[in-house]
Amino acid sequence: MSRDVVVSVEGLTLELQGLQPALVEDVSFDVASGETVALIGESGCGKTVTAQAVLGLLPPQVRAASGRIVFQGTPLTRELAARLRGREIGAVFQNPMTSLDPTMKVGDQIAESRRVHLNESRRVARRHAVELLELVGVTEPQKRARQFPHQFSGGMQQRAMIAAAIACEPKLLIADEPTTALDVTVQAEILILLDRLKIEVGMGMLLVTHDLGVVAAAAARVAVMYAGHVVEQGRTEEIFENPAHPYTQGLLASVPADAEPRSRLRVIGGRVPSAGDFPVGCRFQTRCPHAEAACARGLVPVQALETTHEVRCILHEKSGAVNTHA
Ligand SMILES: Nc1ncnc2c1ncn2[C@@H]1O[C@H](COP(=O)(O)OP(=O)(O)OP(=O)(O)O)[C@@H](O)[C@H]1O
Repeated sequence: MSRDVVVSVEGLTLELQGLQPALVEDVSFDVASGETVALIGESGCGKTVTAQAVLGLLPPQVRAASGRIVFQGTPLTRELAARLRGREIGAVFQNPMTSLDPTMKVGDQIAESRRVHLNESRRVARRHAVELLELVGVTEPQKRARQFPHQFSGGMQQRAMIAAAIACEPKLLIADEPTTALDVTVQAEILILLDRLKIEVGMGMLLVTHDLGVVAAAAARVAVMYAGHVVEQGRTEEIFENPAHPYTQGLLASVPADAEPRSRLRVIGGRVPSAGDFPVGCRFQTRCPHAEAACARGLVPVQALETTHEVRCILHEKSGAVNTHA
């Protein structure tokens, strides 16, 4: 079945104040309709800044130096992203209170999005807001719509933020650590909810997480980031069953086989270098058990292992895998 690509990130390089090495370098992946793609990696690997680029919300010090982001066939500029945000592109973050206005009733916040983007009347937008609260599993939605965010529990605030994010039925939902702040049971409920909405609303989802359990539960495809590079990407089964990059292998090995499904990533020896200290060539070389001189010779090309599975590692260059990217 061919994939209906909603957004493709093509060779994206992001620089912090024009400095080298780039914060994010030559990052490519795409997200199709009805599909969840997880961006995964330890803290500081560039997941959030990549998601911010897709939203057109890069911090002022960070700029796209090369590459492009194509949304439904059109290259995304900052201006276009600003027009699409809240309508064609929704976003959900870790802390709902960064998105919800504490001074405004929850229902009004959700309705506002439909009034602004879809020109609905106040009355119609309010009715839709109640329906959306019901859709995301908020009980007594009529009553809840008239309450303020602080009257909601953390899990309910998260549901309200999701309702606001999907209010205009976006084609793409960006969810950055959407369940990290929640307890395990609520996490699972939110993941199930997002999965259901993805199908019902017909959207693609870019899920930023450092939680392998979340990936296994929610994503069809995974892009593994390390220090601003996508070091490996593929279907979730390929990544879990046949990890090809030593970094991915390390991440997976760090989770005991009998671990609870929300195991965290942080057990590989050493830590992610900070942005100014990325080494030339493979950025994982300082922690890699297989590192050799060739790893420091420059950007390692991407090798295709399968049509859906690729890796950026010289071990696979040697094994003769086909180079897909120049
Ligand atoms: N506005 C900024 N100014 C300076 N450095 C930044 C800025 N935004 C991001 N960075 C740097 O970019 C790198 C990637 O950060 P990013 O937040 O994207 O990582 P992440 O993988 O999402 O981590 P986390 O899981 O902790 O959110 C880090 O080294 C971070 O310090």
